[in-house]
Amino acid sequence: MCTEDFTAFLQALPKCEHHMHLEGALTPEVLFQLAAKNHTTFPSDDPAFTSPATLKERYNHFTSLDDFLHYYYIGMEALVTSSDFEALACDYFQHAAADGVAHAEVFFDPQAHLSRGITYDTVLSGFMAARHRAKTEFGITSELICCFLRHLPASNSLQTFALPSVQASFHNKQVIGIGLDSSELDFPPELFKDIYTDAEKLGLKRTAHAGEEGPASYIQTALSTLRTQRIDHGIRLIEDPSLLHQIATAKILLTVCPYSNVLLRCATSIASLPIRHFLSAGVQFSINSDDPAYFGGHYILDNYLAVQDAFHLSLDEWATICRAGISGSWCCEARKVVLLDRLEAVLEKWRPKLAV
Ligand SMILES: Nc1ncnc2[nH]cnc12
Ligand SMILES: [Zn+2]
Repeated sequence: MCTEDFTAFLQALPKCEHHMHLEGALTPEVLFQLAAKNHTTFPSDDPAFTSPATLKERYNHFTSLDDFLHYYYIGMEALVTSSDFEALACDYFQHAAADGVAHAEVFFDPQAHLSRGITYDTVLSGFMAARHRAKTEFGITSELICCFLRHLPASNSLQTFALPSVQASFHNKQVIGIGLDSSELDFPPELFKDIYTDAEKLGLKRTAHAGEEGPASYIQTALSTLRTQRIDHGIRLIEDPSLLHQIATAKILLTVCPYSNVLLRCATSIASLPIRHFLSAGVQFSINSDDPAYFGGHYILDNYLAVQDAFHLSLDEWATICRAGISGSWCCEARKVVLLDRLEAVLEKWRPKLAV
């Protein structure tokens, strides 16, 4: 177990979170509260939906990414009004503040709401209000990344991307980039080439889930065909040494999610993740929570602590991880300077205490 001092040091680091789905912050308790308010019904043939406790228990036994996604999409049906989306994101930002997050770039899944008759503006206005509160109440800066669902036809993504409300959110920079998520296997990145080409023309940031359940070749095509600037997960990069070298050289940030990988059976344990390999090969990565409300209530600090328990990293190794997270962020350069200064102050404070 992490010592008290090391826990306090990890908490104090000015963390950047790059891989967190706002819909994945929907706890079973809030899900049931919103469902009661919005008269949402859940599948009557699944006993997991009996109570928050039974749902939480079911979340301990995901068998795959798709098994999790089944519950994730059903859960979202409880989100209806703009204030529901605001409350959801505020809940996340509260946890992020407690965990020492300084900057968060968060995902959302518009197609999963549009298909239920919820407008894009309903979702966006709720999230924008929460971002404003995160900045004023906690000093957390944030950005929104609009994800497209790879299990739906690419034509649906293109239609969503072209919606005037979506285009407006890109234009006014309320949404700074796009991502690609949902079921990975059998949905290779190249299916979504057109939307990424359009996104690049608009000057949007680009990332994609790849190498989570899918093979390392998906990481390769996300980079070469979608021209992504980051890779979400990317743990299967370890299977392709030449690609790993290429990613290290190009300083492509991987957004690794330790608890998620174990709970969705993409890794057998946190200790089995290629954290040391990435560090020694110079691969830049950040550590993230993915869908904390579905993954044991483990927010970002729990993920840092679990990595520390498994790998016993030094203060300097954490400094390397933290610097990579800051430089791989999509905030302005001035904000990066502030975060780097804060990091140096934390290192200076903790170096004497942790040097044993
Ligand atoms: N870990 C994950 N992988 C793919 N799609 C997701 N949507 C939410 N979490 C996800
Ligand atoms: Zn994810």
